[in-house]
Amino acid sequence: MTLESLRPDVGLNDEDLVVPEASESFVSTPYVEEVTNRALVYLRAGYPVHLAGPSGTGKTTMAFHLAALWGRPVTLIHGNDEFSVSDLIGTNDAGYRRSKVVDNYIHSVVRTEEEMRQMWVDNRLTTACRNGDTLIYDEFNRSRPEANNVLLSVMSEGILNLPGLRTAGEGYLDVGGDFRAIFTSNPEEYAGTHKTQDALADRMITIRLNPPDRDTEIEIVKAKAGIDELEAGHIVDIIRELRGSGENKTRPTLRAGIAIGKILGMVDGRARFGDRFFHGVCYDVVSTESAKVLHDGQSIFHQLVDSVIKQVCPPVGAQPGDEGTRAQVQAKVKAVNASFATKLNTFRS
Ligand SMILES: Nc1ncnc2c1ncn2[C@@H]1O[C@H](COP(=O)(O)OP(=O)(O)OP(=O)(O)O)[C@@H](O)[C@H]1O
Repeated sequence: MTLESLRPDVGLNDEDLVVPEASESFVSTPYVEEVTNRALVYLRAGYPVHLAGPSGTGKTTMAFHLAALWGRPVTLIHGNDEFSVSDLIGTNDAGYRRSKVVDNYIHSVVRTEEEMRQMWVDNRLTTACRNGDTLIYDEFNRSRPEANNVLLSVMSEGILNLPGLRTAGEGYLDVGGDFRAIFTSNPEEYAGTHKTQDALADRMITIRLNPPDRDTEIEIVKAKAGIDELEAGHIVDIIRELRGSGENKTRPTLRAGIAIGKILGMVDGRARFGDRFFHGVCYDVVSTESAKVLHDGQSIFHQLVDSVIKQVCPPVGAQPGDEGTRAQVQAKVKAVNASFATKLNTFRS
């Protein structure tokens, strides 16, 4: 089965349509392709796809990638606690249409007729359903379940209920055949999210995304930060080591590795044990609440970061392939940066 065979036959030629395309820094590895292929099969079978997982696992990026492969124009909605149904489908209260007829046929008589009519304005869900677009509903669980209820009939019966239009005789809308929905959510997030109603969860196929495998993570840091594979590998190993150490097994996220890589790339720096700038960047980027916990006046978290850097990176001054001379270079580091080495030795012992 090829990706090509999974796409709808879109035949688009309207130049105004917005169809997303993968950027140059988008990384496709076997892991990314495996998830993508499964999701495309679900879309092809007519099911909404829900990408669920902790922050920074690539849900939104994957949603856009899928939409780009699906090839239809995209409607994007970001979940919002203040959304009501009308924020999704549209409203009759959006304004008034005023029309005025001035009849001056007989010059001595002026007849004026004025009419005010409530005007219905479609919101994004209605437009997407009408046009058969791809809906990306990012972090949909930030909207309240009452607002999202309107999706139930869209997803099971292919009908969008438009109660506000009833007065105009159009109470519902048949959803366009190519309409597909891609949802993202972070079920672990407590701040500002809502529990999803079972009925909605039951109508979508949920793909659980976790932090990607090491190779994918290195490729992403490399591509996003524009640094070489070796440096990206050191940074990713630090991040992955720290990720396993805390209570929250998903932090620091992909974003931390990208940020450290970008900063290093900007100053042409290296991921080296003993390089104070590099250690400092790591403290700042991956810093957590536990950074405040002190032992002997030193942050325990900083000590942990230092020990992970020591475990993962070559010492300062090392060039690629220099790992064999580690002991010599380390001796040099200590001489050059005595105070820092002393500090590190304190917690190592
Ligand atoms: N396949 C990929 N190729 C290139 N960059 C990627 C890829 N996947 C993820 N990223 C990058 O990783 C970072 C996190 O990805 P993304 O924003 O998609 O995560 P998320 O799970 O939606 O996060 P959140 O839940 O916090 O919104 C972004 O900088 C994104 O560009």
